[in-house]
Amino acid sequence: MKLKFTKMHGAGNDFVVIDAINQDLALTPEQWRRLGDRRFGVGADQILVVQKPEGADCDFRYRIFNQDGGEVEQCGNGSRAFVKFVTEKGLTDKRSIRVETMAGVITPRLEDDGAITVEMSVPVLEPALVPFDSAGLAGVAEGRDTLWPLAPGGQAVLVSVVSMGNPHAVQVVADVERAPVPETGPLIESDPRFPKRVNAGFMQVLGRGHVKLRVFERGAGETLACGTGACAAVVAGIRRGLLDSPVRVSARGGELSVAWAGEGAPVFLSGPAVTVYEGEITL
Ligand SMILES: N[C@@H](CCC[C@H](N)C(=O)O)C(=O)O
Repeated sequence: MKLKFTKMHGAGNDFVVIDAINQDLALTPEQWRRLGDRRFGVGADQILVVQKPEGADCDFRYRIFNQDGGEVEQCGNGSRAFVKFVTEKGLTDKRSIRVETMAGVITPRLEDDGAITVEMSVPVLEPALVPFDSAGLAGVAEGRDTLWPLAPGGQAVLVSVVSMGNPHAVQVVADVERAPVPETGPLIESDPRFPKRVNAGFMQVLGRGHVKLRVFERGAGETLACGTGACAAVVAGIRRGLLDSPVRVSARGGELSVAWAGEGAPVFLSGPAVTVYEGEITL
């Protein structure tokens, strides 16, 4: 089968975006993996699928597949690419769209200057719902947060656990460029205390409104930026008393901005979305 796609990125977190409204899409797990494969396919951190919504109160359905072929709940940088895609393809002329995801409805907005801000979900902070199994662990209280001890590769670390629809474990490090992201990221990702695995964030606090962040993503490895990872890190930093909203998040691939008014409020994520090229692949 032939499949038309658009290659996009948001701060270097790259995507294959597929219009499944105007073309049939019934792929095997192997075909999903080929789309994400940088040697045998197109290559991307995530594959994003644009579909018709199931509910009458939404404009689109947005499905997300990690590079490893697994379908996941949420992707923050992808949601900005999604808006640019549906706008450029003429699939909508709305500036504010309601999008169904596996993790609930998000509301991205295209501003007059071309910037895209996404109202993400309200962060989930109850460990069991992240999900994280804290049974038998002694949490360490810091500000309004509780930090949980992990020992990837025998090295003791304290993490905040946050769900932005997808699970995140965020630790504060002194120097993110020297943090052991490739070594301990995969160990945290598959720590058995996270039954759905987890995205592992490493955050360096530069000031109350500025952090540097690297994320070892579940199902994709370290990416150049992670939108939900940025949201989770800022939520954790604010709850720990280290940050004040809004916060600039410097990732290796670009700059994001995150605003959060506190418990019970949704997180707002802003940043770039870029179209790289259009293509067609025979699968
Ligand atoms: N890059 C994304 C997150 C994609 C999903 C993640 N790897 C997971 O498995 O939860 C973002 O920008 O949020």
